Amino acid sequence: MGETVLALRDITRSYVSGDETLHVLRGVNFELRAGETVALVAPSGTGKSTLLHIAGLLDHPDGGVIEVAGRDAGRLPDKDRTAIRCSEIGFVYQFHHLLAEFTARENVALPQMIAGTSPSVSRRRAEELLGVFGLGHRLNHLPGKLSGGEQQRVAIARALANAPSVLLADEPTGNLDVSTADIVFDELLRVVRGSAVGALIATHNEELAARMDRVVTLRDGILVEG
Ligand SMILES: Nc1ncnc2c1ncn2[C@@H]1O[C@H](COP(=O)(O)OP(=O)(O)OP(=O)(O)O)[C@@H](O)[C@H]1O
Repeated sequence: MGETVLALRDITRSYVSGDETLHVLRGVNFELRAGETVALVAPSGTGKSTLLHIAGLLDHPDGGVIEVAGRDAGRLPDKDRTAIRCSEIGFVYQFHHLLAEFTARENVALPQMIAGTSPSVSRRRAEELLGVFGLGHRLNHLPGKLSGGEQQRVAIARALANAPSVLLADEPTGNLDVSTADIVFDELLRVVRGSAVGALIATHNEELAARMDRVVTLRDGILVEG
């Protein structure tokens, strides 16, 4: 297993509404290594989104330390956090969120161009990545012309486009039928294991969770192994 790509230390987060304070994260500790796949199991309402948003630098914790690719990302100004998010973190959601008017290749090239990569290099990497996911013959298709499994493969390729250190996924195959989910999920694990990215993948599916290197469960505001 490679170096640590994401470290969360003593992360706390509460929500205040009216007189009530809800302590959602009470001291989360977690380390993710390059090439590692970790299942995040979190019953509904226990703080999965809160945790993924904090790990993805989309939200601030109340306390604790977040290190992404060895950098203390929590204390940086927003501009630097955005740069780290763009280059070091890839996101995959249950729904693909592809841009409907852009082709598969353009969807995968776009985050690279936003990060400053030239259009020609971005397009080439997009083609390579789509090829890895068996979509070399679908480069010029608009998302609406792709199957659900193909759309989600494009979304995963897009998340990996900037060669991030960390992949955060929330039920990445939750919107697919069982057999397609099975195949796409295995492709995702294969690509992560053959790369330097570490993946934290939230799922309610125990069978999928068991395919990952490790399972962590969010319980009473902390992460426990297994
Ligand atoms: N902005 C907010 N203000 C107040 N309470 C909030 C806020 N965001 C989330 N919560 C509460 O914090 C708890 C955790 O929310 P979170 O969205 O992280 O849960 P989750 O585990 O992702 O749930 P689900 O899987 O159902 O989406 C919930 O009880 C929710 O109602």
